[in-house]
Amino acid sequence: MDHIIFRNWEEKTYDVVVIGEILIDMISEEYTEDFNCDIYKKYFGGSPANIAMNTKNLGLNSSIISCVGNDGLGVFLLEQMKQRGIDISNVQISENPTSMVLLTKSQGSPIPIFYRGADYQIHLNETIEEIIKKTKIIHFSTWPISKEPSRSAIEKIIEIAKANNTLVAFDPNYHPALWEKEYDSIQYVKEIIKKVDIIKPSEDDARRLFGEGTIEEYLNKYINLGPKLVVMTLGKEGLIASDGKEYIRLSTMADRVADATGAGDAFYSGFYAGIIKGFQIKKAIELGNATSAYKLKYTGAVVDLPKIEEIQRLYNLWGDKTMHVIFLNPQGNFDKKDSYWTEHPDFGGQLVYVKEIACAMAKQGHRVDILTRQIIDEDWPEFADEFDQYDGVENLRIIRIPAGQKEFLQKELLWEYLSEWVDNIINFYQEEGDMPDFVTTHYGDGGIAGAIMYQRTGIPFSFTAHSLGAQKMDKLGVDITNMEEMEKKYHFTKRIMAERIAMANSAINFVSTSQERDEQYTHLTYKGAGDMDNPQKFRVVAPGANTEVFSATKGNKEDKVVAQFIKEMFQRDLDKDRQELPAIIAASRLDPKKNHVGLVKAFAKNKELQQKANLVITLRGIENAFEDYSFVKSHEKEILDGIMEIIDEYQLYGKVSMFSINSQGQLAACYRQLASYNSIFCLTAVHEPFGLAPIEAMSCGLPAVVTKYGGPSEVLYEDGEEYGVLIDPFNSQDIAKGILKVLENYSFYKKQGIQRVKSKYTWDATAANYVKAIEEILENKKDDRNMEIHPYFLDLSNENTIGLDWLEKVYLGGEVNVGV
Ligand SMILES: O=c1ccn([C@@H]2O[C@H](COP(=O)(O)OP(=O)(O)O[C@H]3O[C@H](CO)[C@@H](O)[C@H](O)[C@H]3O)[C@@H](O)[C@H]2O)c(=O)[nH]1
Ligand SMILES: O=P(O)(O)OC[C@H]1O[C@](O)(CO)[C@@H](O)[C@@H]1O
Repeated sequence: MDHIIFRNWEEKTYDVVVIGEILIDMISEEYTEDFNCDIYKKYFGGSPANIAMNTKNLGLNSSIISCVGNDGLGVFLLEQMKQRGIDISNVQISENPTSMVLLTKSQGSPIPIFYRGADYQIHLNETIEEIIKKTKIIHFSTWPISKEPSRSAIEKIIEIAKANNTLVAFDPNYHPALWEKEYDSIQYVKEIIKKVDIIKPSEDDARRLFGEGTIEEYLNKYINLGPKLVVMTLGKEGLIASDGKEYIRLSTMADRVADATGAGDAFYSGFYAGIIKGFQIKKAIELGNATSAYKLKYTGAVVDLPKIEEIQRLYNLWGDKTMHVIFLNPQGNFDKKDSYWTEHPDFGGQLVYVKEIACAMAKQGHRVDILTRQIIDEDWPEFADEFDQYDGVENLRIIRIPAGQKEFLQKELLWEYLSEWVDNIINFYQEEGDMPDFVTTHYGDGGIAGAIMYQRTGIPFSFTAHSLGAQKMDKLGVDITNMEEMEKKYHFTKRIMAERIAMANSAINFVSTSQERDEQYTHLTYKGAGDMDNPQKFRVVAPGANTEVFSATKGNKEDKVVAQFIKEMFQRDLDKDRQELPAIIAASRLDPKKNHVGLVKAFAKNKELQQKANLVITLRGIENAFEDYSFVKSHEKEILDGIMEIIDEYQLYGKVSMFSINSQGQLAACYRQLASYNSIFCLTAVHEPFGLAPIEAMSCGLPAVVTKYGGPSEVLYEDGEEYGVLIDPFNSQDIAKGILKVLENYSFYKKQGIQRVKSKYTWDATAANYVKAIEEILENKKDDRNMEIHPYFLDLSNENTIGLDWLEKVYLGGEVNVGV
């Protein structure tokens, strides 16, 4: 059922907004069936207020749109809401009297008497329209649709919600007494049901709407009207939910019923909290069910609800379903502040990917650890402590486990320490007395570590390559003549062996695109290891862009400062009459495979391009590359030397700007600022396995021109639809042509880029897909540890080295066994 809710809500500020009646419940002091009593007492009432308060207690950001009279009862209601911590800034005040319902305490269900004045006087205004756009879920009941002007307001609100990816939930608590007799109210309620996403009728509601029938008939009648999800609550019998294809039946969890008032509102509140938390629909419904059971134990419409985790614990929800998942990343560079992202070739997209998925999984209630290597090195002081965490994220630890020397080691030199690292990890968990349920592994080094851990513990693992060695060998032009030299630098023997063992023994391989599965894993080098004929072995899970950070519309506190900074940089680097031109932006870490030099060459060789745009290169930690970059590490120096040579040769001074951008927040602000100059993001990498950078830039409103080699070929082009322009990174003319094409069709590509990210790339969906795959694996767990691991990784004696002759054979496609 999960397809029915696409949670692309990162830019929205309100979780739940309820629209409807707040009123006085005037309830008799004595039990009576016929209002034959003298003393009544006033209570704060109205189901929307219950939901606003409950959802607030459950930790959501909720608000209420309503209307009270300009009278003493109105003041009373406003005061009550304030005391309960409800945001009342959108409660309107009417000259009509505050609405009231007269009720009697009774064993049966006597018909209440409604005195309606202010409740339906809700008028739509610009503020409300803006709130709806920024809301994830809106909720209303039949009260506001039963009379004008609130009826028209709701109709418009539904339209705005639909246009802005806001989920519309409706409580179809139809009651004829609320409607004018001459109005075809039943038909109207059915019309509204047709337009909304979710409804939760009770059996009584169904009877009033459809007449006598069975539960199945009611459910089908509701489904046939067209909402995406119907949850029918059946009192003591629990509930049944359906999207027309799948059915969920749950028994009630209530063991004690003190008072049923507000139980439905409690259900809605728990259900919404689950949806907002990113739970799958079934889990969200279970949370709703437990929340209403909790409420039923107490008297009163609203009770102080505990936190979701407490409800989960009390009702033993998903007792054995929340998992302990660990992420193996031996490269060792996670810390709470993302201190060095892109400052070293090992500190790139993999960190972003793992952090985002781990955080999203933890928010869904799983216990998550990111395992990384402990580094005690004065150059990277942030990687020294054993434990770390991301502020505001519960259930997630960064755990640093030592292996080999204390100091930093680049990834090519880690291979021989991985067995020791795994032993230390196993010891760590044994001491804690709690082994993980599942291991996700990242890059070849994480992969082989996962395989060793699997061999020693039987805990299944997944492999996510991020970047495969064979493609790197291709693009570096490795052949028999230079293999030995390349081996010295890149240690391909170990990497390829590790990747083969990881992909063959993992329970599943996560790939970011089908292109990665069909064209990267099928490289001859992986023959016999990547089991392409077994569809269970691969799962395409698209990564995401953090649209909280990378948004075209929503800036952050750094926007102003960055805009001013860019202006100054342009004044410093660019000719006076060029400072307003569009920019062609390169924003990758300085790694030869990102091919900055290819882009600079394309710019240098094309006069038209130079007339129309400037070239902008962001560099981490290098303030003014034109003046000095002697302090950078040698691999970066080589690339900057290459860039400077071309600038010199083609006299590009005044047309190129280079400055330092030091965080994702700054990068996003920089993209937004440059988008206002009609600028373009460009990545001319020789090969890009997936490429987070292009989707982040697109999400900020920069159209993208990107390498056609690797994942971008699928990200930017699918089913005949273009979302950016693909170019050949080895062909200067093609690069220039691609950029000019986008400059000429700027608004088309800009719109396509933003839309593409919105509809396909979100981290919540990525994490949900990981969880789903892991759950399936754990359900069908089997231990098939008859694996071979090359002794090099297990025992470091010299005889165990992996020979170049093996690499030659495997790279050129000869038959070899998987792990030796
Ligand atoms: O100044 C900057 C520039 C970039 N970034 C971030 O660095 C990441 C770069 O990621 P990506 O574009 O994916 O490239 P790689 O670093 O090469 O990441 C590897 O791992 C990724 C995740 O699997 C894959 O998408 C890539 O193709 C793969 O090469 C992005 O999130 C950027 O926001 C910064 O934080 N600051
Ligand atoms: O260039 P390579 O060795 O293929 O690897 C890509 C690198 O980028 C990263 O994403 C950087 O975080 C790591 O996965 C890996 O170190």
